[in-house]
Amino acid sequence: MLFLPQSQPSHLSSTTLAPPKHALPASYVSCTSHLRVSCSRREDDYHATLKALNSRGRTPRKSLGQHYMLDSSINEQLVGVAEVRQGDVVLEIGPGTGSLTNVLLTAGATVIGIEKDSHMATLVRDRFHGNERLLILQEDFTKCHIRAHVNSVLDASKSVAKGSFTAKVVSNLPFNISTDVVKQLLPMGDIFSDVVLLLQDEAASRFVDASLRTPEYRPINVFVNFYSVPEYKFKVLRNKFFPQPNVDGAVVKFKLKQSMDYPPVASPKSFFSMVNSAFSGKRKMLRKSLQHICAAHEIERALQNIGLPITARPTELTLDDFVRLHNLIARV
Ligand SMILES: C[S@@+](CC[C@H](N)C(=O)[O-])C[C@H]1O[C@@H](n2cnc3c(N)ncnc32)[C@H](O)[C@@H]1O
Repeated sequence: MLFLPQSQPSHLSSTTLAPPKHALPASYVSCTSHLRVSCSRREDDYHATLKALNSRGRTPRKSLGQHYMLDSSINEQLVGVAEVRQGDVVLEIGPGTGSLTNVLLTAGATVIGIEKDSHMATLVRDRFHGNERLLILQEDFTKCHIRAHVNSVLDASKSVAKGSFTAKVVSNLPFNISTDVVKQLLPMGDIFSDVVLLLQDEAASRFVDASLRTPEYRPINVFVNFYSVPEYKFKVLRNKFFPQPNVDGAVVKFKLKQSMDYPPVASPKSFFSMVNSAFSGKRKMLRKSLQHICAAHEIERALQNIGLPITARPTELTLDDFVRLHNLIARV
């Protein structure tokens, strides 16, 4: 049986805030019209409550990657890495119990939380009942129209504060959707300046540190470096989560590039199609895996032109090498 609190636990401190500078658009229903928000910055007692509730029947769902953060200093570090400032618009994927949401709101951000689990969406709405800087949408992030949601809030911010705003993403992600999230968000440098994610440690290393000439080097690394400058920030031990996962986590900051800073290819679509083909099959030599794009001797000539052996395999090419190869052989 689900046992959820109907209102904020009494042991949490509450503060009355000044009216928000950037109210959400009228088309969105905010939590209520009161202006009360919980502002517990030290240990997030809400989790202790949740834990107690869970022990009475509400078990976190593994299929939804529900591993809640127990240590609010980690949430504060996440918000620090993203350099969240008053007035920023922040997208949070999977607010869960709202422990990270709490720190984002306290930093002065307007937060859009996308939560798939209807019980958790209700719980987090109840927790921040009345905070007009919070919009909780009960949706599956991998299927929702994120650009429309964020632009709508950004436009409202601009019309109120007459500034030019970009948004950020800060999230303790369900580990099973990390690759989908990275693929969806990194090409959105026109709306997001930074994407800061708490990921599975192994995935974090794969996104940031996969070395050339190793099996870990995959098309996703070319993709990540095409659209962003990634940085591994810090490790988060597994005992910081409830329930404890079998793996450690790590925080990665992706600084997103604007389209004018993307590597010079005629079309990203044809570029990534070439990169994916290059890695398809059993890591064949490029002159074989790219045969459907052009003749083997042309690929060999292009590789020589770049300064690579004619027997080169995809794991030997940097992003820059792939760009040059594409520009030499692709027929867009
Ligand atoms: C790792 S928990 C993090 C919860 C909370 N942010 C915290 O730090 O404690 C992941 C959250 O993402 C939610 N979630 C899982 N899959 C999702 C999806 N596809 N779209 C949106 N939310 C999702 C889960 O229900 C859960 O609340």
